[in-house]
Amino acid sequence: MTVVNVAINGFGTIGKRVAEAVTRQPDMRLIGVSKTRPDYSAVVATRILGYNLYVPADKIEEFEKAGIKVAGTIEEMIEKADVIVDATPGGKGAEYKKLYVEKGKPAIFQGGEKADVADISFSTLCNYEEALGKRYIRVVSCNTTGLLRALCTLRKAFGLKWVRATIVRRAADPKEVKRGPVNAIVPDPAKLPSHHGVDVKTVVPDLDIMTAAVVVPTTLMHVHVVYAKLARSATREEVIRVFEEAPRIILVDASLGLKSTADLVELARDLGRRRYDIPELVIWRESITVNGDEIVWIQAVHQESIVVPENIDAIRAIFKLAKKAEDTIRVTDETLGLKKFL
Ligand SMILES: NC(=O)C1=CN([C@@H]2O[C@H](COP(=O)(O)OP(=O)(O)OC[C@H]3O[C@@H](n4cnc5c(N)ncnc54)[C@H](OP(=O)(O)O)[C@@H]3O)[C@@H](O)[C@H]2O)C=CC1
Ligand SMILES: O=C(OP(=O)(O)O)[C@H](O)COP(=O)(O)O
Repeated sequence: MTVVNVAINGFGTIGKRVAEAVTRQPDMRLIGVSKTRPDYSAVVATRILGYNLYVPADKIEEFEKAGIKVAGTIEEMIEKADVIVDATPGGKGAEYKKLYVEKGKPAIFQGGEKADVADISFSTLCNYEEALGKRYIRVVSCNTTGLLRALCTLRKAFGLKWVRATIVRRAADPKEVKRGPVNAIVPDPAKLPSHHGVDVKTVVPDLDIMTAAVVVPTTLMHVHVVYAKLARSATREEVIRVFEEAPRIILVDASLGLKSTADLVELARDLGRRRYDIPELVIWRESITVNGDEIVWIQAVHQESIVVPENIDAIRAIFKLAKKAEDTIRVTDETLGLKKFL
C-alpha cells in the first residue's frame, strides 16, 4: 500500500485535528507539524503526542530555550513531506504557496484562503472526483462545508432550483479571548451577500444561492436556517430518508432534549468524543419542513472539526488513493469514528 508522508503547517484549531486524523489513516504518515510560538501547544505536540515539531529557522533557539525539542526548520519539514496541509491563519497559506511550489510539493489549503490559491475548491460530497490528481486543493470553510454537505445531498436526490440561507455565526473559537461580540448581534457583513453563498459557488458554480450572516456571542457552533426549492416535489419522509442515508449528516431530535448547540456539545462530551468534536453536519429532524418543492431546515456546524474529514479526503484525491468519493468516505469516517446517529 502507498503511504503518503503528510506535514501539517500550522498546528492550531484545524491543524491539530487534521494532524491527529492523519495518524489514524492506514495510507498516511504524519511526518511533522509546525508552529511559530513556543507555547503549551508546542509542549503538547512534542512531549505528549510525540510529534516532530518544525519551526522557522530564526526561532529554533527560542524554542530550545523553552525546553521544547525541535526537529528542524519549516523548510526542512516541507522537503521531507509528500504533501503539506496548510492550516496557517487565513492569508498566510497564499504566502506559503510560493515555498510549496519552489520545493515541488502539492498542498491543501483551508477556507481562510482566497479560492485562487488552489486549482480547485473542494467538498467531498460535491466534487471529489474532479479533485483527483490536482496539486493544490482548497478545503472550503466550515460554514461552506456544512452548507455543501446538505446541498449536494439534496441536489443529487432531487435537483435544486435555488437556495437561500441565514448563517448564525459563532463569535470565536473557545480558546480565543480577544474576539467578540460579547453582547451584540452583528450583521457579517451588513452589505449582502455574505461570502458563504459565493464560496459555495466555487464548488458548485451553477447553483443559485444567496446567503446572509450574523455573528452572535457564542463559541459553541454555527447554526444555519436554509430555504431551498427542489427541482421536483418531494415528501417530508423522502427528504428525511435522503438525509438519513447521506454520509456525514446526522439527524437529531429536539424532542430528546437536543434543543440547542449547548445540548449537542454536552452530548459530544457525554459520548467521550475527543475535544467534544462533532465533524458530522447536524440537522434538527423536527425543523425539516417540506411543502411540495419547497423545503426549510435548521442545521448546526461544529466549526472546529467539520472540515477535518474533507482534509483527509483531499490528501487521497491528490494522490488518487481512492478513485471514488464513497471509497475515501468509508475509510475516513471509520477511522475518525463518524456516526450516522448520536
Ligand atoms: N477555526 C475555525 O473555526 C476554522 C478555521 N478554518 C480555516 O483554517 C485556517 C486555520 O485556522 P485556525 O486553525 O482556526 O487558526 P489558528 O490560529 O487556530 O491556528 C493557526 C496555526 O498556525 C500557526 N502559525 C501562525 N503563523 C504561522 C506561520 N507563519 N508559519 C507556520 N505556522 C504558523 C499558529 O501557531 P503559532 O501561534 O505557534 O504560530 C497556529 O497554531 C484558516 O484558513 C481558517 O479560516 C476553517 C474552518 C473552521
Ligand atoms: O471558516 C470559518 O467560518 P466561515 O465559514 O464563516 O468563513 C471558521 O468559523 C473561521 O471563521 P473565522 O474567520 O470567524 O475565524
